Amino acid sequence: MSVFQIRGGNQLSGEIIPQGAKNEVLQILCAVLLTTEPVRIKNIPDIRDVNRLIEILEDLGVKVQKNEGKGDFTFQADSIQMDYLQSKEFKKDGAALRGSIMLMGPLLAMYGKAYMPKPGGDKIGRRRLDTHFQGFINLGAKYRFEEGEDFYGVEVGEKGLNGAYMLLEEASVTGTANIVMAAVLAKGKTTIYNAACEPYLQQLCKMLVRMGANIQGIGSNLLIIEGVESLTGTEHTVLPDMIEIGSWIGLAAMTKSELTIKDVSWENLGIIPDIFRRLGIAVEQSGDNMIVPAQEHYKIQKFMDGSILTVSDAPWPGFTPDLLSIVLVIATQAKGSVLIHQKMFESRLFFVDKLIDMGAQIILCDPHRATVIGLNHETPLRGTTMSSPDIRAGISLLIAALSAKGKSVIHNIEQIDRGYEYIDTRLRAIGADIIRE
Ligand SMILES: CC(=O)N[C@H]1[C@@H](OP(=O)(O)OP(=O)(O)OC[C@H]2O[C@@H](n3ccc(=O)[nH]c3=O)[C@H](O)[C@@H]2O)O[C@H](CO)[C@@H](O)[C@@H]1O
Ligand SMILES: C=C(OP(=O)(O)O)C(=O)O
Repeated sequence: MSVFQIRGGNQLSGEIIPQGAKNEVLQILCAVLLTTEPVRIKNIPDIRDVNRLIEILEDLGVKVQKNEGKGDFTFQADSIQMDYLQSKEFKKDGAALRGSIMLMGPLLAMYGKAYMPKPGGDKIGRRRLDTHFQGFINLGAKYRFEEGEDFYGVEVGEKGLNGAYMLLEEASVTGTANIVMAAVLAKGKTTIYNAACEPYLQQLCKMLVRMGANIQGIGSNLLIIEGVESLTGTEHTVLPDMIEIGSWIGLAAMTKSELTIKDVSWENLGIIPDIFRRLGIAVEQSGDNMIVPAQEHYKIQKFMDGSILTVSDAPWPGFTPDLLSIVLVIATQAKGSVLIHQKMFESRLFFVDKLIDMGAQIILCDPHRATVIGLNHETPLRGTTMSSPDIRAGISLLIAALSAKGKSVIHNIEQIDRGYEYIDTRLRAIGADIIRE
């Protein structure tokens, strides 16, 4: 198991090219199963979760060809081995990442059945899958779950998949992607209300339309899908990763550094730049680049009635829960106070203990809420030894360590590698003192 050894306190500078978006590409890779024709995908990030999903696709029988150029692959799902889904290997591999759950929708639509071990991903609280399965059931599938076996199954009934009206209980991101991928090949019209609508889902829907699907309402929470007989191959380019972009903003603020983040796709960042601005961080637009200038201090704004700012998560176009840990770490060195309210996940704030060990002033009010009283960069955090509990807490602890006085060691960095491409190499290129051992 590798660790990161970090000496904090270096001011950083330079340009960053954001990686392709992890949570988009996991959807897009599953969609290659919806056609037997080749699908070319560009800007695929070289990260653990994505590489694992590509391996699962290969084990399922998908032909994977690497093209010239970084992150450019062609996939062809013309000889799927459904037996693999019942194998011990799949039980282990499929459980290793959250995104594998989105194999189910396409497999159900194309081959009439799908099996899935309970998916992994971050241990950040209960992560139920009701929306996914209820959606499949609405389309006419039968659902099976063996208690203790931790293995799910769905199969189409005699009448096949049929379009239906559904009002989702919650706007689940991967749930909506799964239902959309099943519905595009179902007979007739499917209406999905309270659909998740973040840019990555819009990207999936646009790709499916290029493949011949009929989807109305893309970008809204009301999707109307007319099923088609079959889909064709296509080409798709993955957006830059908005969570990675937010992580670089956090790093610049905490280390008082100027960073230029290239080609961020501003129109797909939604409320993210404004939330950082509310913390007092200057986030400047220059064409499609983002410049975060070096700032000695940044001051947290108050609400208009003068009360303490709350930053909380909400389904898109609200603020993504995946950036709340980073906002929290930034607040530790801001001037002023903020309440961080993580509404979606139950166990994502426990990592604040480590920040408190490092000298941050944080009161964990309950599993969902933490109040941060900023140190205004008057006292630096102190380096320490810690372990990365989940991907976003991991990057937040790494940012804290890079800003801290002295040496830090971070264990369990595989969590960070799940979602951040060559992170240590890229950090060294902008002046950070970090080694992987
Ligand atoms: C592989 C992938 O794409 N993972 C992302 C995906 O996970 P994922 O698709 O698994 O997350 P969901 O959108 O299903 O739900 C996330 C959590 O929010 C809760 N919830 C969701 C919607 C809602 O209206 N109300 C509500 O309370 C759910 O109960 C759950 O606890 O979306 C999450 C929410 O943006 C992100 O954190 C994950 O990084
Ligand atoms: C929670 C995350 O990922 P996953 O859903 O894959 O666990 C994340 O990307 O922050």
